[in-house]
Amino acid sequence: MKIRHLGQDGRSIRIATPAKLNLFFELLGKRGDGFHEVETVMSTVSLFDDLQFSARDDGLLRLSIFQEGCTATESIPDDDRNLILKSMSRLRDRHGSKDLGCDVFLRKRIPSAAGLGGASGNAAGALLAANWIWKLGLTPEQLDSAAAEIGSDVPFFFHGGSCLCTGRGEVIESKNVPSGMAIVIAKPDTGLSTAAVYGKCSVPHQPKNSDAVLRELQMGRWNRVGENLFNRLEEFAMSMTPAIGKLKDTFDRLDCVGHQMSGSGSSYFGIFRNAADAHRAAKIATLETGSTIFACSTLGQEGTFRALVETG
Ligand SMILES: C[C@](O)(CO)[C@H](O)COP(=O)(O)OP(=O)(O)OC[C@H]1O[C@@H](n2ccc(N)nc2=O)[C@H](O)[C@@H]1O
Ligand SMILES: Nc1ncnc2c1ncn2[C@@H]1O[C@H](COP(=O)(O)OP(=O)(O)OP(=O)(O)O)[C@@H](O)[C@H]1O
Repeated sequence: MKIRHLGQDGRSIRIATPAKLNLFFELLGKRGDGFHEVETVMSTVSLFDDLQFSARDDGLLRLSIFQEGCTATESIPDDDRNLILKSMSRLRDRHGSKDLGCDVFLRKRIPSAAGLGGASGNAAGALLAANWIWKLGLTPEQLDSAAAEIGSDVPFFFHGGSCLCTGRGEVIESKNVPSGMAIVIAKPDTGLSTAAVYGKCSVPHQPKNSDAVLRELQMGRWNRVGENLFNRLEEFAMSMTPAIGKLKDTFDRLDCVGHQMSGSGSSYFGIFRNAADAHRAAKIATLETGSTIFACSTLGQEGTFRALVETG
């Protein structure tokens, strides 16, 4: 995440929260609480939502959303169902007083129901912003625990860069990975609900592991990363919408080193040798598919929120 601006008085903050891709995703087991044990490798990419927070003293929590480039069919709630307001009100109820309020402005670029973790990144940003503008003084551990309650993907966004994530996704191990792997993301009109895709899946008898993809990522050998991509959820998502299979065919024809669905879909992405190849492919994909196309690259860990909490 990038902190763009801290207000002079510490009562406002601007934050850019990135999208994530799952370069590896495997199901390890089904838990008693209805969640799955997973092993996933996630990387943040240079596709950002912008969030602006300004503290109020009257207990009102208000969210305005401007959707930029997201398809019109996606409507994002601006009430307590939005993970931004849910995260802030939860922190206020537990650690603050009822007169704490905030005006939040969200410029949304990351498509939702896409497997790109857009809402989860927003939630992580909101938790850190609340801690900052309301001067709650919460520790990284307290914030991690609040994040995991909001959603399995949320704690990852405190780290960013590339991480191995286990448990239900909330146990994070940061990896030292160079930035700049060139990516094209395609988001079809049809979205997929995370809960619905998990509801369709079954756990394999012999799960794969992420060793190979992690090794190649850390070496910066993008072509080998492409060869080792894996997402167990893809076969189940494919049975739910023809959009995934169509994108697979399109990426087969593009000159990329590997491609697959991200998370629970419906976004699909390819890895390219360099940014020029990615931009060329993005133009072709825009013409050939009805999908929204983004050319971007993977991020390193610079400018994460954790630094703000630890120094703030
Ligand atoms: C598919 C991924 O995006 C991959 O990174 C994540 O596993 C999903 O994480 P998320 O969107 O934060 O999901 P949550 O909000 O925690 O859970 C939504 C629903 O997905 C299912 N779910 C989620 C995570 C997990 N490890 N096992 C599950 O079975 C549960 O039915 C849950 O009710
Ligand atoms: N801040 C937010 N931004 C986008 N969607 C939100 C937000 N808060 C709540 N939502 C709701 O969350 C749902 C999808 O969220 P999100 O975009 O994280 O899913 P996803 O793309 O499947 O990501 P993930 O990889 O975490 O599963 C939508 O139903 C949307 O209405």
